[in-house]
Amino acid sequence: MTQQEKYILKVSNLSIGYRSKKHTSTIASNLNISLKSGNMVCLLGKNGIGKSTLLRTLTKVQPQLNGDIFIDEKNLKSITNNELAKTLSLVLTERLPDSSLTVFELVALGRQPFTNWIGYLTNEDMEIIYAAFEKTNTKHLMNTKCYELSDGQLQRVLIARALTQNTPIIVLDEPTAHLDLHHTIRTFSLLKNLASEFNKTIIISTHETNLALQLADELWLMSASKFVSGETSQLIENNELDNLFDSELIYFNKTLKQFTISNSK
Ligand SMILES: Nc1ncnc2c1ncn2[C@@H]1O[C@H](COP(=O)(O)OP(=O)(O)OP(=O)(O)O)[C@@H](O)[C@H]1O
Repeated sequence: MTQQEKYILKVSNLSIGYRSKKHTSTIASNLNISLKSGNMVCLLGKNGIGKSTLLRTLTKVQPQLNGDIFIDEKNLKSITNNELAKTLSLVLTERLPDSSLTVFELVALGRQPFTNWIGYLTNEDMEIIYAAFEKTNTKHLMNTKCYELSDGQLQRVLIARALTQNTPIIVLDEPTAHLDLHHTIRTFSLLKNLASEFNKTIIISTHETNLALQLADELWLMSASKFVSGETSQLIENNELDNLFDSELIYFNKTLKQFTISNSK
């Protein structure tokens, strides 16, 4: 295999969903993805289509129903949890169980896969932690208890923790759901910069569709009829955005490269 064909993430014939003793509920199937490192990907799709299910499956939070997932050419099933923590960090939107940890302690926990068994933080660890506070504009919250944070502040703190984990892949499930416009754009810019400057692979599920269209190198589009992945410009060219929302209220305006309200057509 040549260097050019090396994929940080490769997914073939993946089926995702939920399995109980009596019943299997397939949310999506026949998903295929080939992703090179250094790209920012936005996963788009309407509510309930399966974006979180896909991200949880790719990060081994829940098992796949079928198919294969390779991360850096290793089958996800054979990657240990410690190995995975050095490769991939995950930012979820759920609130933490009531935690009396301070923000500093929570963010420092991102270094756990790299510290010794008593969690001793070296000077290098401290530098990485402080850089993460700077990048996410959360330094002033360092001594705040996590349960005292607003949803938006917590979201930025969780991104800071992912940054301290310093992994080649960062997966974020709706990272800007609670952020104001300023922090939403700041977060997207930060993530874009991590991809382009530091060769990180960033995978974001989001409802910020128009922002994603402007910033993402690649899109993963999930709709009831199909899943497509590829370069943003190519997907626009191929009219793939037209199927994203089965709504008469909005349509994809190819000239503006944005979704627009239908009556302004
Ligand atoms: N634990 C579960 N057991 C069974 N079904 C589930 C479970 N969690 C979610 N689902 C179902 O899976 C489907 C996809 O849900 P998912 O949360 O992945 O969608 P989503 O695209 O992330 O939605 P949203 O944009 O609203 O966050 C939904 O129909 C949901 O009801």
